[in-house]
Amino acid sequence: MSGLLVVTAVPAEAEAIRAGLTAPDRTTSRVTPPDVTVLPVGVGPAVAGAATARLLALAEAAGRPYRAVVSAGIAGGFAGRVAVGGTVLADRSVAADLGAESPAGFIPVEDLGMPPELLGGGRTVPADPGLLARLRAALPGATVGTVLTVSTVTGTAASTAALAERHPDAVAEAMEGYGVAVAAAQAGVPFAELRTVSNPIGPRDRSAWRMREAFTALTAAAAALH
Ligand SMILES: O=C(O)c1cccc(C(=O)CC[C@H]2O[C@@H](n3cnc4c(=O)[nH]cnc43)[C@H](O)[C@@H]2O)c1
Repeated sequence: MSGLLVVTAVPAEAEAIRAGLTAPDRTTSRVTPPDVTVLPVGVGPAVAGAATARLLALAEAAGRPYRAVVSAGIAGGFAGRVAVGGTVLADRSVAADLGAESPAGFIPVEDLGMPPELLGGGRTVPADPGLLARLRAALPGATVGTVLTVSTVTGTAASTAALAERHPDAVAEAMEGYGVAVAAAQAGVPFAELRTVSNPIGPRDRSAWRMREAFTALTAAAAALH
């Protein structure tokens, strides 16, 4: 076994996690656990999913498969559901924009009449129950709920309201979880998604983003990853 694989979108997220990814040794100092690999794999579900699939396949081919995969990084949070700076654990990762638009509203891909075998597990991938339970125990302050995966950062009041209405259990949105989840599912490896909130989801306002708070929270949450 190669241990736990933690994939982020960008190097800054990976560095924030590595900074908190320590375990006590026999002295007073702390050391990084040797069985956790943290790698940035790119932004968006396609590149993150493809890169994760390659990492999983290479590890398996080398006879050292990863025991689990965590998609981690910053996210937008739904106002009133999670605060900026808060930590989120996904109980499921959902491809929120996988489907079709129509004058009557969004149609999920499962409702388009395609053969189920062409849809993989569909738009929703649940977190592995055992892995999620361990992360919840280590992060009792985390908000647990659906984390949406979008290809476009939501940036208007209308699309925020539509998304919140379609996903009443959603607490956050990011851009990689579903892609990583599909890669993990196809490799038969347990999956979870861990996010810290950098911004409220809503009308685009870059001045409202609190990257430092989110990265600090990511470093704090990383202690749960072992
Ligand atoms: O919007 C921008 O101008 C912008 C400029 C630089 C960097 C970024 C990002 O890194 C955002 C995408 C990145 O972070 C995650 N993320 C964070 N907040 C959100 C959100 O509200 N909606 C979707 N994704 C978000 C995401 O997983 C990407 O990896 C943006």
